[in-house]
Amino acid sequence: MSSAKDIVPRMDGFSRTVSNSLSLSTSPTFTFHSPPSSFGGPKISSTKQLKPFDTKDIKVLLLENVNQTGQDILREQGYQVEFLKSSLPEDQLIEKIRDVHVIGIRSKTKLTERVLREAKNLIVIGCFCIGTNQVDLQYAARQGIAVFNSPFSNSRSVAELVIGEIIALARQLGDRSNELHNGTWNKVSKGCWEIRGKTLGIIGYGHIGSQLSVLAEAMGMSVIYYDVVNLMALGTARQVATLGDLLAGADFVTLHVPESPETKNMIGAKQLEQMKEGSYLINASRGSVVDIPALINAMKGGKIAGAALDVYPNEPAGNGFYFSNELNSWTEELRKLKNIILTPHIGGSTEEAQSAIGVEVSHALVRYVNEGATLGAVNMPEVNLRSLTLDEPNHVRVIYIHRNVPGVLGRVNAILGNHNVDKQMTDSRGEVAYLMADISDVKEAEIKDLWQSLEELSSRIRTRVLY
Ligand SMILES: NC(=O)C1=CN([C@@H]2O[C@H](COP(=O)(O)OP(=O)(O)OC[C@H]3O[C@@H](n4cnc5c(N)ncnc54)[C@H](O)[C@@H]3O)[C@@H](O)[C@H]2O)C=CC1
Ligand SMILES: O=C(O)CCC(=O)C(=O)O
Repeated sequence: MSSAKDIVPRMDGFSRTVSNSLSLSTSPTFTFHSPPSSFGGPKISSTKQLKPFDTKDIKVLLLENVNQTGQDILREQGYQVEFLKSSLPEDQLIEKIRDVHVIGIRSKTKLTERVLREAKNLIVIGCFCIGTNQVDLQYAARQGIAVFNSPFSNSRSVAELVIGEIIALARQLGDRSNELHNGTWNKVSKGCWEIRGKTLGIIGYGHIGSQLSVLAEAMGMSVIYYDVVNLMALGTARQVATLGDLLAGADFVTLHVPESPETKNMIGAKQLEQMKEGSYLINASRGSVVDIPALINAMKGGKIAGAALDVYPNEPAGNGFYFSNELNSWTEELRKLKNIILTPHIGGSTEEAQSAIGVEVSHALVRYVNEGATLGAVNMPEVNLRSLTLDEPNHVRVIYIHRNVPGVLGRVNAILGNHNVDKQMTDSRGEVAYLMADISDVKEAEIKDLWQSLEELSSRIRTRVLY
């Protein structure tokens, strides 16, 4: 949307000057108020809904089969939504991202600095999932691109999957089922166990780990957990001091940590060696967390009696791809192992989770595009102001994302100070600061100058003006 636009006077009372040189994402003309008729969500009669002037100008790219609930919310706004079922190879992603203001992804699409550098119009990224490791969050913030996710809408789904896997591994269900599918009746009890009285070791006691802890105890398991943070134990669970303590004490070890340099290959040959003889490993966090060749060796040697993997270092872009050595060199060997459950990253894939995520993330995107609110953003300070009301017709909301350096507020307020600043909030996070101000008595003709003056400040990352 960097193409030039002409001055477009309209007859419907919302006529606005559309810039002939400014990119849509930053132009004041991009973010004009229009009537609330198509705006979704509950309305308070006196609340003035801020939104872009012409919502059909807002282009949204949704990748990786984002749930219908999310698509509907964005389409109801009048945004132009392009929906694709899978992720895109980097070159195609770069082509598409150049044009859009909003992108929605799940865990596969890598929004690296290289990709984001090309995303000249992008103002916001929605991760329709928990993990945000696939996005270069710092770079995005430095470009004034906010990132939102859904921090716990699929936690329960992951926890339930893990509970199912614990029982399935303890009873070798995958193998028995495969055998019978192939016509072989193989009734055995050797190496099959109840889970009652066994110890579950949870690595990462956050939203998922703690939920799992409650479910596991309800089934008669003892729970120990290891986390880098000191966390309150639920039920009778017990935090242990070191990873080694957890590995030595658990019959089942399950991973619920984010992808980070610290968690890369957190479970390798040495850690597998520290685990109990005949114990089980479950990984539904990120593929980089377990050294899979080391796991293959430990399973071949009988040290590990079973494993369940939902995530892999390299995952296919979408459904229908063959799970072979082309993706990860050890795939064929992994597939041949006994008592291993391999699932295609479905931890959060339930109707409940996907529909809730669709709603949560899309609402966050709409609030950001239309009102500039950053509540829940994972890479920006959280800033919000109470809504403008219909009794405030000549009010304008200014959003100024800037480098967090001394002296900026004075310079910004010198510009805003020509008007009445009704309310203002500013906060910073690392190198980036976010200022939101509602100013009154602004004439339509003054808006562009206001925007231009803010844009010209050397600290500027991005300026938006909404009314
Ligand atoms: N398989 C799937 O479909 C899904 C996978 N996930 C993955 O699960 C991860 C965990 O999710 P949540 O529980 O919601 O995250 P969370 O942020 O609520 O909890 C993560 C916990 O890990 C701890 N942690 C971080 N680094 C650690 C380290 N080096 N050692 C020990 N503990 C460490 C944190 O202190 C925190 O308590 C996500 O980051 C995501 O990658 C999340 C949802 C679905
Ligand atoms: O459902 C997905 O696509 C990703 C789930 C996941 O890994 C997450 O929420 O972090």
